[in-house]
Amino acid sequence: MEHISPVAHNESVQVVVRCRPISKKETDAGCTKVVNIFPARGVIEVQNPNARNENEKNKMFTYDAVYDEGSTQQSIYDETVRPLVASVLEGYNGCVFAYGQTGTGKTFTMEGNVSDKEEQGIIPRAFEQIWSHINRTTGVEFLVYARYLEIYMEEIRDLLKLKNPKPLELRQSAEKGVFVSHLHSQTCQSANDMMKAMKVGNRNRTTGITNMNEHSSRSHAIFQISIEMAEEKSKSVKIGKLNLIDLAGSERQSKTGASGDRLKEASKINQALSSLGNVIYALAENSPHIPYRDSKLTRLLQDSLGGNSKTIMIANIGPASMNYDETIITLRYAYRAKSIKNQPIKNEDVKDAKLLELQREIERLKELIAEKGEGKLLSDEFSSTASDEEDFDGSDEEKKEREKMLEAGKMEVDELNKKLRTLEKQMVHGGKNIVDSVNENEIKLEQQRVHIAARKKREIEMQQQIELEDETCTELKQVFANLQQQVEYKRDKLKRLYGKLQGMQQEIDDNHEEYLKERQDLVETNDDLSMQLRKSLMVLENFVPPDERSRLIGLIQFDENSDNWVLKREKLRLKPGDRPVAHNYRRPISEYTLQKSGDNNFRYRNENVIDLSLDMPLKTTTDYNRPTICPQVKAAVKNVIRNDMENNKIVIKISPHGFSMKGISKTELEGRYNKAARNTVEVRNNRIKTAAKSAKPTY
Ligand SMILES: Nc1ncnc2c1ncn2[C@@H]1O[C@H](COP(=O)(O)OP(=O)(O)OP(=O)(O)O)[C@@H](O)[C@H]1O
Repeated sequence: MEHISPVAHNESVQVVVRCRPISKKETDAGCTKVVNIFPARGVIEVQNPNARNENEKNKMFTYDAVYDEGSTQQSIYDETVRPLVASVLEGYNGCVFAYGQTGTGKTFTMEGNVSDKEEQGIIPRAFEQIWSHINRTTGVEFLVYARYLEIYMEEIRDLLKLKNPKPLELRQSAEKGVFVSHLHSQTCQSANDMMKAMKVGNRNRTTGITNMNEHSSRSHAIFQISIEMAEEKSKSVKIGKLNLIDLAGSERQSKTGASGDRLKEASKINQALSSLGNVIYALAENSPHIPYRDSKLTRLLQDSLGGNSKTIMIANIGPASMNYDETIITLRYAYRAKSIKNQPIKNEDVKDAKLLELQREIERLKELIAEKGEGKLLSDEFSSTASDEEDFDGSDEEKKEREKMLEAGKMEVDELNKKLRTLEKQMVHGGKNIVDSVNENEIKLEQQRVHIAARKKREIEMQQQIELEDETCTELKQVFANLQQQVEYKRDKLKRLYGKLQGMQQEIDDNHEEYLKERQDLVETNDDLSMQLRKSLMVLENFVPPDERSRLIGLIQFDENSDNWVLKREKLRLKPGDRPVAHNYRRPISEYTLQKSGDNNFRYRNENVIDLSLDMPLKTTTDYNRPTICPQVKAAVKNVIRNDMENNKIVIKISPHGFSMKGISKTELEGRYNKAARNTVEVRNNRIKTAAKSAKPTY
């Protein structure tokens, strides 16, 4: 059958805003509430505490949904995220990311309070939804795995395997899109497994204390869930991928009181968030160039923003007057993100799924076990042993040998069975652990939740539409009794329109102000960077010779994958037979090469050119001095026969004449040393030395 590739359709990024309750710290500081939320219309109104005129007073923004301080974790999940996770379970890519100023409740929204069911955030609720779906879906095999990473100071770290000390690299491929290589995948068999993975990762995540938040997340954290699904009948595999992202908060240095490491972190956080803002802006403006490459965060979000994914952005804000500026910036970002169009496609009939690999490996192991176990190999061995036994009783040793072989065979099968069980355990057969009635109730409940969410969404959309139409229709409906009434109406309308015009003018001015601030930021960053560049240039110009400099510059090239400059390996441009030269010295050629090229075998001429001789360490000891022999002994010694260095002995021959001259007989000497040899004694170095010092033999 001809395979029809799925067609992508445009789908806007869904943007919702959540405002947290005012904190005690804020009320103590005399802050007032400046945010009004109208959930039924999807509208947020913010009052400017420093307004200079009417136009600056109120700002209004409209979103897909808005949640006030009284909203529950359950309502946000059911109305916003549940339908997205349902799509992921059909094979779509999904992404939920929380954005906002530090301390506005991003982590609270994404993770929440895990120990309290009511206060659990989006991530644990998504686990529950995924596993309740798996547990009631029959006829499908699932392979589910989780990954958890953070981007800290522009480096990617694996939160589930901290042992890997090297930052991970970003890669891109046509099939997988942008992905992190060597990131640990934790296979999960239940919601509990996922929860454990999340807790492990959270313990490893970088957090710190700032003025604005006691547990401030200092990194962008991404929890990825991949769900591979294979229908038992059709065997075709679908993959749904869900990215749950808790971004680090944007912050102003003056407010957070950051310094030292905190300040460095903050500047990296703000840099990545500003790249995210630029990407959102470029996408909203339909710009031909989208600057995804500006940061690791935007590269990782490439699919979620403007690509193959269904995406929800949750903008978190605080209601206090002191945060007015940051709230407006967040709301503007969120407003722009509304016009981003994605092209989600179902990931169906995936060929490089891990599930397929696993299935193939399981099949292979099963065949091997059948062959080795009850099957051919073992029985062959057994039957040949049995028939041997009939013709020939064999010695005990041979029997033992055969038993050993059988034992080894069994062990091998046991080992394979163990491996098979481990692999089989990784896969989950859908619809296993569920009682039918629970199953049905759950399905109904979930359908109702999705239904209610859809209705609420429609209501908000309709309300927004009505408001828009109201403005244009009022005039048509108006019947004027006299000219005076008409004039008044038109004056009113003019006033309204003028107000609107001024509001827009104000918006343009605000945008211009924001633009100037951003520009100022960029200029400062640029100054910092050029300082760094000048420093590097100073090192380069003063410490690297000019020839070498131009050679190295020629060798440097930009690597798209690692998003960095790398030193290209220099190719040897040698004619066959030329001896390679490095740093103007001929490279040493090994004996092997010499021998081979001596045979006129040119193939080996430029190979094996490494000098493998050892570099000896610097000498730190003095030369060995032969021991000084005591003069009395020396006189008595006829000649030194041998210097036995190895055993640290001097073997000398005693002249009986010499000793008799000193009045010591040979027998006396031999007696003293208790040596058996007839005319040879062994004298130890140190003893002789001692004797030499005191000029008197001590022995
Ligand atoms: N909707 C809410 N209801 C009750 N408390 C909330 C809510 N949102 C946030 N909070 C509380 O506000 C504080 C800050 O929240 P949180 O740590 O989630 O902020 P954040 O945006 O993740 O900050 P950062 O960017 O610094 O990590 C926490 O004590 C949290 O419990």
